Amino acid sequence: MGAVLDMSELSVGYAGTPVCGPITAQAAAGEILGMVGFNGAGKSTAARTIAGKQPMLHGEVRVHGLPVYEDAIPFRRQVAALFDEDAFFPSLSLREHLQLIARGHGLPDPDAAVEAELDFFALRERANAVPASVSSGQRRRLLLASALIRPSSLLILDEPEQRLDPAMRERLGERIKSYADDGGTVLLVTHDPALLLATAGRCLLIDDDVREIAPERAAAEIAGR
Ligand SMILES: Nc1ncnc2c1ncn2[C@@H]1O[C@H](COP(=O)(O)OP(=O)(O)OP(=O)(O)O)[C@@H](O)[C@H]1O
Repeated sequence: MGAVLDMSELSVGYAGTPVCGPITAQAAAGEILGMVGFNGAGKSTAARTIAGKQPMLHGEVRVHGLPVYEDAIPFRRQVAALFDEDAFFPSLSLREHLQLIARGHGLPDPDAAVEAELDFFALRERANAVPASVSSGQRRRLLLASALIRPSSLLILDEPEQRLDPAMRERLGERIKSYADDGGTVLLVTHDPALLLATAGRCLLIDDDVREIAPERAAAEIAGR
């Protein structure tokens, strides 16, 4: 089977200057590829480039053989992403956010899907509140639910553990694994050794020289920092 995510000598950065070494790696259906590295190593820049949110400098990245282009519907249909940006409709409740996404993506039973996510992310009690009046962790859960409620075949998660309590981190790990068990591909940028170990089958170390390392070694290095 061909790679879902295929990066070849992919160079990422700003104003023509790379932030890390070129990335060559593939991920197939059902694989969870971790991405680790020090603060400022270039992980978010790489993830944002793969998600089509900023232009690449050189090289190539393809999703299902398609060039990365966020405005293209066939690309957007395949790729769900979570970044550290709070983008909410201030006057819509948490439930209404999820309803909008579920309907926009044409889910067959949007209401049932919304209620399932509210339960999974323990948001039911605050489902009728607007984003400004819930906690930062609850807003983060809404963003995760927003990424996971919609259909996709590639899930890009940039430090999804941020602001989650330990129990929710564990649940998130299980959810990421079941996404991959169902055939999805995951790119997981993380500083959480437990989440990495619980999920990733392979791992890239982002640095001046990008290379693949075993998730166990990556987790030990993160834990030892
Ligand atoms: N919009 C930007 N313009 C110019 N440089 C940027 C921009 N955003 C980030 N950088 C720089 O690019 C480098 C890589 O940043 P990036 O956010 O990709 O790192 P990271 O590995 O995700 O770090 P962290 O673990 O702290 O989240 C850093 O030196 C950062 O200061």
